[in-house]
Amino acid sequence: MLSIPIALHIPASELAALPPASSSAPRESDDPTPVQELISTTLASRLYTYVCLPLTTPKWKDRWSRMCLQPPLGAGPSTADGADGHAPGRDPAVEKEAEEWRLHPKFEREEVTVTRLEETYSLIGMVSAWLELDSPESGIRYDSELALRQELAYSTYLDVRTVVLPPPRNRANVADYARAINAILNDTSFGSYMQLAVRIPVSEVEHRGGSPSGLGPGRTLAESPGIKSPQIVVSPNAGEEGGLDSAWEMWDVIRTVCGYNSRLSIVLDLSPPFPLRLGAMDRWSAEPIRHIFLPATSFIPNAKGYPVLAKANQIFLKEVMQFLPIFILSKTQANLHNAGGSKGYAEYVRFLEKTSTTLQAMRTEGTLESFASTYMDRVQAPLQPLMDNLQSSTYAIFERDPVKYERYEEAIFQALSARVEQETSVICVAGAGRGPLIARAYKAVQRIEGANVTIYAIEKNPNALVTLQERNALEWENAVTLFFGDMRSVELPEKVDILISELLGSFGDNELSPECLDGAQRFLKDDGISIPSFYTAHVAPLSSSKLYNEVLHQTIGDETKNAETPYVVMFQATNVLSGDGGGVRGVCGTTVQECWSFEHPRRDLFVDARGLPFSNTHNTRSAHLTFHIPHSGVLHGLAGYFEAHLYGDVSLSIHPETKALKSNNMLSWFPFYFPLKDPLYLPANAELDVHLWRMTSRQKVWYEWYAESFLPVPTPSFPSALEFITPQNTGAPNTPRHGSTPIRPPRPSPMLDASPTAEGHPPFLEIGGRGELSRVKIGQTKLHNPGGRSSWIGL
Ligand SMILES: C[S@@+](CC[C@H](N)C(=O)[O-])C[C@H]1O[C@@H](n2cnc3c(N)ncnc32)[C@H](O)[C@@H]1O
Repeated sequence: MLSIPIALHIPASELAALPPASSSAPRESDDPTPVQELISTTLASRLYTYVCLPLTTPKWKDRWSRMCLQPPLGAGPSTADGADGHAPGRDPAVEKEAEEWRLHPKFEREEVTVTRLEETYSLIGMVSAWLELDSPESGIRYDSELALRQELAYSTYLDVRTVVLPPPRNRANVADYARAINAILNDTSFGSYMQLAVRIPVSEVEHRGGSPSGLGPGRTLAESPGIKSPQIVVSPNAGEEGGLDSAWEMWDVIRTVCGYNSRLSIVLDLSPPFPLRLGAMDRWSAEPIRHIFLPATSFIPNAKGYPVLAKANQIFLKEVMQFLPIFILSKTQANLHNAGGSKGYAEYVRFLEKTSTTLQAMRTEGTLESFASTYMDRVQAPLQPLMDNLQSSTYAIFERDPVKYERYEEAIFQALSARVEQETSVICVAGAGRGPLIARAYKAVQRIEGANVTIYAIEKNPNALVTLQERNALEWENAVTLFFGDMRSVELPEKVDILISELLGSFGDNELSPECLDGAQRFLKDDGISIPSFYTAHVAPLSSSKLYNEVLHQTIGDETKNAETPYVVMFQATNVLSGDGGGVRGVCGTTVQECWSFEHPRRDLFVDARGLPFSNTHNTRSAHLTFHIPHSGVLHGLAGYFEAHLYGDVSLSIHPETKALKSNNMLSWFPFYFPLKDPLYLPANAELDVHLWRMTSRQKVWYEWYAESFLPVPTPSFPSALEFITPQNTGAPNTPRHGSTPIRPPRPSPMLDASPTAEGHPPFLEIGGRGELSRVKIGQTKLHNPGGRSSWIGL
């Protein structure tokens, strides 16, 4: 059982207190260095699996600052007045030194904390936190990037596997930061294994102008936030979610510019103060958090003085523990709490681990979480049981479900009980597989005294039929009459009272249950019952960089094909972006919304002489749904779910809001996932219109999907119709000619910005909704899978 790894962060001040390797008593070259000894003692305590150290010492910061933070051109009194070709105010000797460094960047021995391969085992290296890759000053950005590359080249030399990058701080220049990181990720001289973890502080943000580190005209790093709670600079007129959104937005820019590179992850810095807004932390669970930075200052004392975390943080951390992030504990030696000592923080993390219900469920045999733990966020092609013949091992996985078959037995029991007046009942299991529903039908029969039942079973998989024959002989005394073939063409000797099937997919209809049952309903008597009788498909907008990456980086298929294929996925690092409450205009639906439904049997079908439907057009469907997006986020796809009514009060559900009530712990279906080829950014309070179609031809069924985003805006006051100018009087605006029909200005493009155009057209607005609010379109996706070109299900 894997436990949560914990790293101890050793700050520069503690490292500085160690005796320098070169100054201690004569040493053998293979004697452990002080740093090595510190790492060994830390790991020997068994509280920690890793040690997190700054890669450089203050000496490097001093040299870099001296070389790279010289006064800008023209500042201050000249030491050299420029006559010698040097910029006034700059020391030519330092300038030369800086230029030499730029040409050949390298460290001196005392500027780095680690020097040996042996020291880097179990090491997480922290890049100099004072580097400003997003400084407003291009010179500082350039020299910071050079210094970063120098640190990473040195880390590559020493085989450091994970480095923590300095936090981005300046929203306006974060694209510069992102470009620099992307260049490194694509530079093979840094190897292809090193993980780059961007430190992102979640703390509420201060709004202030100027340079984030205070690198004013003097360009010093004196106010540099360094390793202490980095703060983000956002413009004072940032959106209503302000700094919180900025932290996430900066991350969004970085990972987007870096093409969702899988070597890029987040160190979520939980330094105080914490975001107070409800749901503020949810979005992080859809991001690649590999580390949590947790300083002792984030802890509060409990009644006995031991360090504990506030409730909201506990809840968040217990939830993200399912991703097994490395906790980096910092300032544990600072004696900030009266009890617990320096170990108290690691012990508290272990306590959270033990009380994390999500993590414990993953570790408990028989739960959905433990069953699914190896499938988390892995996209899989949905089964096609109609087109393909399933393997025995696939059936065996279905049959491990403790809930599905119990629910079916209960539904069959209730249906048979409703027929107690009848002398006999005829049951048909259509698509019997290896026979678990037949076995449950027998169990239901046994629960009803004196029940007299005939059972037929149909299966088109010739291999599964062998298992059915064997079970029939060994378990059911050959009482089941087996039919080999497709239920749409097989003939039964008589009509049946109950038609039982389980042809459902994660989206309800995606394994072609509607089409198969339309073909089988001719077996049913006029008052016959279908189990299931009804099912519905549901969707919700989903954010998950992990899934986006999974779809993008599949080894087979081209990008378009992969992005136009729905998958089944056990969601883990995902976040549903929608919220309840109708949104700003009060017109949006709920968090998860129903697309469509199917009912069986369908008595209104137009059928041929054999009872088969003439065409399949009655099984096409379309949905147009509007979602409210309360917090900004990136849409990567749509989550799909189903609910099925079996009979009486028995249902199955994988809908997140009803599954616990209807079929808790059911394992058979992971949710459905419709990916998007390109992510769609959604600002806070956006409305998302999702269009989904179920299409059909003679040979196949497929889905197409598309989404548009809008932002609610106040309705502008349009001029009244009579005030519109006609072609005849364009020279004299606002004076329509009597008798001529006023001509409306051409309808502007839906993609126009909200501000009036150069021609003075008002922006395109959809009028309606509550009060004076309309909406302006801000984005759209491609139409995915037109004509079923990339994915379809064969009929
Ligand atoms: C999802 S499996 C369920 C199997 C079994 N009833 C269970 O619950 O474990 C669906 C089964 O229906 C069979 N099937 C699908 N379409 C069929 C059709 N049109 N006619 C006959 N069998 C079909 C498949 O071969 C497969 O065995």
